Amino acid sequence: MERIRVALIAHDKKKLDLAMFVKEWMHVFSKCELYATSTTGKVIEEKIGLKVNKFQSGPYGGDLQIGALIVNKEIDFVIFLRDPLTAQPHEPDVSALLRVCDVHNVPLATNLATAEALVLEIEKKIIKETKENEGE
Ligand SMILES: O=C(CO)COP(=O)(O)O
Repeated sequence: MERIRVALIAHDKKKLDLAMFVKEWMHVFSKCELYATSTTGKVIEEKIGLKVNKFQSGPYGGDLQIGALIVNKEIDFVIFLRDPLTAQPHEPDVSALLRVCDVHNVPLATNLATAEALVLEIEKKIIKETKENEGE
């Protein structure tokens, strides 16, 4: 069974929220292939203990690296908890990542409420695939 590929990214003030969210949905995320920008990935690995494929930090081009994966159809879902109240030096990169999600119709959550809707969808897919693999 191919693992569902999920990109997880959070700006600094949202990293803890993301880590708590991943912990809450551990039974889902532990079955996914995870990708993240550098610091977000480290937080998830250190706090939650899940293995993450890490790229550069956002301000150093990490959003663009994740964006390239999206363009190559190598990411199935994106959870990007942005900080809407703090200006980012790499705002154009953030916009580019959001844009390629729309261009390629990749589900994208930018807040916890939508992230919950996405993770429920991921959970549903995993349950369905598991049943199919068991021949039910
Ligand atoms: O800046 C980011 C997204 O725009 C995230 O980068 P880090 O995960 O390295 O903090």
